[in-house]
Amino acid sequence: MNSFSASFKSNPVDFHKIIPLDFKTANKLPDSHKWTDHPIVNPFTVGTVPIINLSDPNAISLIKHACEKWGVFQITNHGIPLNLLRQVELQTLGLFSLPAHQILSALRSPEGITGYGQPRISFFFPKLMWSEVFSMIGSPIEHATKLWPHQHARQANFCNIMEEYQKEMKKLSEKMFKLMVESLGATLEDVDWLKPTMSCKEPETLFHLNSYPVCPDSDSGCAMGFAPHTDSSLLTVLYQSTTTSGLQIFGDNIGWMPVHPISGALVVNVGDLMHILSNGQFKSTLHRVLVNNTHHRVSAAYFYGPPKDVKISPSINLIDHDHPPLFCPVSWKELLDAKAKHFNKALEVFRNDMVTAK
Ligand SMILES: C=C1C[C@]23C[C@@]1(O)CC[C@H]2[C@@]12CCC[C@@](C)(C(=O)O1)[C@H]2[C@@H]3C(=O)O
Ligand SMILES: O=C(O)CCC(=O)C(=O)O
Ligand SMILES: [Fe+2]
Repeated sequence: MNSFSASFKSNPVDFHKIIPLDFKTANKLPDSHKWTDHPIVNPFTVGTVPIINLSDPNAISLIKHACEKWGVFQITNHGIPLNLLRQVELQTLGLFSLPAHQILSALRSPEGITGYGQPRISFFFPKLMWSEVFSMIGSPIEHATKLWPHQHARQANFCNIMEEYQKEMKKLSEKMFKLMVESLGATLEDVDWLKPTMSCKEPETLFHLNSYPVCPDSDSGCAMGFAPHTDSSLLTVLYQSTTTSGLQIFGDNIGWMPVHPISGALVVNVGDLMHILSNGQFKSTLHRVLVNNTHHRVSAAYFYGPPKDVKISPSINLIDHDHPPLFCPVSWKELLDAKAKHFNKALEVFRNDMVTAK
C-alpha cells in the first residue's frame, strides 16, 4: 500500500464531495459553487516567476534563488518532447469532454486515490470548486476499460501517452530534485534515500489531470477553480494549457500573482517536504486557480515524493549550532495524515518549536 492509499483509508471523503457538477449543462453558478464569503479579486500585480533555461551554466544558482524567493519557477529546455506535451493536453481535453454518464464510470471511491472526481481538497471547504480531476499512479488501464469499453485503440492510446508522460516526468523530477539538493550545498550522500545503498527504494508519485471548464459567472468573483493550498510533495512538475491563464501564487508582499503559461515550458513547485528538507530555506508557496468564461483550461500535475516510509528531515549540511533543525523527521504518509486533519496548517505539526510546546 502506498502513502496515499494508507492515508486516504483513514481519511475517507464524503460521497457528495466526489461527484463533480455536470459542468456541460450548467448555465449559471449554483449556490453550492459561490465563494461569496471571500470575493475573489483578480490581481493587478505585474511580475513573473523566474523562467530558467536548464541548459544555462548558472541554472543551479538560478534554481536556488527561485526556490528561496518564489517557491515556483518555469523551466525551458527540460528535454520533454513538445509533441508529448501536446498529446497529453489533447487526451486530457478528450477525457473531460466525455458525457457525464461515461466519465462517471471511472468515479473515484471514497477511500480511493485513482479515477475521476472533484479535487480531494473540496473536503476542507464549505463551497465547491469549478473543477474536476482524474488521478493516476502508473497505468490508468483499469479506468480506461470502463471509460471506453468498446474502443480498444482509444484505451491503448490514452494509457500509452499517460504512461510515457509519467516515465518522462519521473526522470525530470529526479533531475530537478538533485539540482535543488545540490543548490542547497548538500551532496546526494547527505540525503539518506539517495545514497547508493538505499537507491533501490523507488520514489512515490501521483499524477493528476485537472480540468477547469468554462464558467458562466466567472466575472462575479465568486467562482474558484482550485482553492489555495501548498503541495505536500518534494516537488511538483506542472504542465498548463498554453491558451489559458488561471494559476496564481501568493507572494508575501505582493499578494496573488499570475503564473502565465509559456509555450513549451513547465512549472515547478517546491513542495512541503522540500521546505522541510531545506530547513525552511525553500518556500512551498500557496497557489490557487481561477476560472474564466471563455476557455476550458486543463493542466497535468506530477507530484514527486520520497519512497514509502522514508523520513525527510532538514539536510545535515544546513544544520549547526546557529541553525538548529526547524522540523522533526517526517514521511510523506505522516504529512498527508496531518494535511487531512490540519490542511494548510499541517507543517506546524512537525516544527520543532511546536513539538516541544505540545
Ligand atoms: C485531502 C487531501 C487531498 C490531498 C491529500 C489530502 O489528504 C490533503 C492535501 C491534498 C493535497 C493538496 C495539494 C496537492 C495534493 C496532491 C497533495 O499533495 O496534497 C493533494 C492531495 C490529493 O488531492 O490527493
Ligand atoms: O491547475 C493548476 O494549474 C494547478 C493545480 C494544482 O495546484 C494541483 O493540482 O495541486
Ligand atoms: Fe497544487
